[in-house]
Amino acid sequence: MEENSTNFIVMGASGDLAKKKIYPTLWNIYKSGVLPPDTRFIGYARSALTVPQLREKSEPYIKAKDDEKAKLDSFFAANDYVKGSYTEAEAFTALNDALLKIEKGRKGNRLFYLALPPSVFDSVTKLIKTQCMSKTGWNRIIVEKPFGKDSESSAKLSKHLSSLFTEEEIYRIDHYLGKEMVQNLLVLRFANAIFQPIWNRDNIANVVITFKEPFGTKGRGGYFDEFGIIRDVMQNHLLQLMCLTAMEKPPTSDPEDIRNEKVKVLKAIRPLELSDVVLGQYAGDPEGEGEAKEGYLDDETVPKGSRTPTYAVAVLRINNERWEGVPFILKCGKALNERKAEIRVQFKDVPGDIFHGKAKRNELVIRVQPNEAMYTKVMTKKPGMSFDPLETELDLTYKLRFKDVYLPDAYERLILDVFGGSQMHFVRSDELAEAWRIFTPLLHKIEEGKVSPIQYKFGTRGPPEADKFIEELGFVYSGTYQWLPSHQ
Ligand SMILES: NC(=O)C1=CN([C@@H]2O[C@H](COP(=O)(O)OP(=O)(O)OC[C@H]3O[C@@H](n4cnc5c(N)ncnc54)[C@H](OP(=O)(O)O)[C@@H]3O)[C@@H](O)[C@H]2O)C=CC1
Ligand SMILES: O=C1O[C@H](COP(=O)(O)O)[C@@H](O)[C@H](O)[C@H]1O
Repeated sequence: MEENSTNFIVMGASGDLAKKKIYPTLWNIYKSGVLPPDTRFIGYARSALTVPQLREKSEPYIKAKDDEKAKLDSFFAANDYVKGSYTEAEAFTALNDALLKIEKGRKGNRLFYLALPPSVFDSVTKLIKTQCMSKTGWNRIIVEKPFGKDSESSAKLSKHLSSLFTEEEIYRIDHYLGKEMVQNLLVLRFANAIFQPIWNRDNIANVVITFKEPFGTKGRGGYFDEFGIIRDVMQNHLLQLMCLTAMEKPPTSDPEDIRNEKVKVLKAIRPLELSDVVLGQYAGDPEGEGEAKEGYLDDETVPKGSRTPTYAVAVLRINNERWEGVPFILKCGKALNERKAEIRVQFKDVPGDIFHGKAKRNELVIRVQPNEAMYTKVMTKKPGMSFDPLETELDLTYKLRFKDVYLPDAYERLILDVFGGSQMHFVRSDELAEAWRIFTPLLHKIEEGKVSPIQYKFGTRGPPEADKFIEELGFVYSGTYQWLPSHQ
């Protein structure tokens, strides 16, 4: 029997995202040998490019090893490039002709990856629909954020997409859903008997979900300024982590059941007020090195006097039986002291203390990056003659426990999921609408200039006011825990 033909079409193949992320990802999946036989990769953009030129642009990011040269040659031999505009039907007819030629009368499956600026999104999707849909196999459209800027623009975009494609054909990427520890959350929570009974308001004092980056906007401030840190990271990535941490157990592991539970969590959260957040903007550190000297407003691409936050901490409350009274604290920022993304579940104090305040709170930390790990802070008797409690940990460090296991990049997993037709780790349109409902009123108030971000120095933990805010919400930082990594 003739094999199906599968075509991965990179719309915007000449761009930055394509060369830095998409082609390297496709190469990694290709070399792992898990793609359907006879998959081809077709770049499409306005520039007059050839496959060798595409290769030249993306090879520095592909980082193939010396002994992978032959494989890399075969990867690029499976590539094609079609030049065409983003607005003319004839150009898309030509793309369709090229696809039909590759398909050679076989059943043709098509994945369209939209690595494009929002300005051409409408016309490209319309033209894919009218000129380029496969009539013999399936069609899938992979869409990158931004999914709008607020409830209204996002609803408009969703309406546009749903007028062209079915929800089953649309794959909205939130790349955090492709990370190992994020995908692990469901297994951790629902494949262990020990967590479910304590995963509630009776035992948990608060949950802190953190994203930190040690660099600023690096000359991309103009782009960032349109969005700010809340849209960039909090409304999508951190909210997804929160949903997976807070959701009820789905009846099955079916993607729709999982996404239904995530939507239920979001529905139980009221829209945020200004009093639910502390915002910051980084200032340069005159004593810092390189980029650290520059504040956000020193970036020439940032509008003068911009009040766009580069740091935000927000408290979200889930109004349901499991979580009432437990603050979910989302915090994120650029130009901070380290790179880190983690979920920190802080448990309540032990009732009826017999250790004179020496027993510190338990925490379960799921470190998404860097160095995937999961550790629980536990008290033990100080070894030896002493009977004092000592802060220590039960530690699952991935690189120690799973020494030779390759952890694929988030994009690799997600793109492979699209080939396989699994929407488990993609954002559904109702999820998106709920996320915007929670954040839109706050974002509008920030844009109306109702609040000025607090300045914090490049390379610090953010504004001290944020720590005070979190403390008032009940997060306890003892400052006494010591990690001894020497056994690694
Ligand atoms: N398997 C592994 O690799 C393990 C590694 N470790 C490492 O040990 C180190 C310490 O562990 P960690 O769990 O962070 O414990 P800490 O007790 O040091 O920090 C706990 C939390 O307190 C916050 N915090 C830090 N300083 C302050 C402050 N001045 N005021 C208020 N809050 C503050 C941090 O927030 P923020 O993030 O905002 O700074 C962090 O969320 C980390 O680097 C961790 O990665 C620990 C256990 C296992
Ligand atoms: O979506 C985004 O994420 C990146 C951080 O991704 P990570 O996988 O490196 O943690 C962030 O730098 C960027 O501003 C944001 O748009």
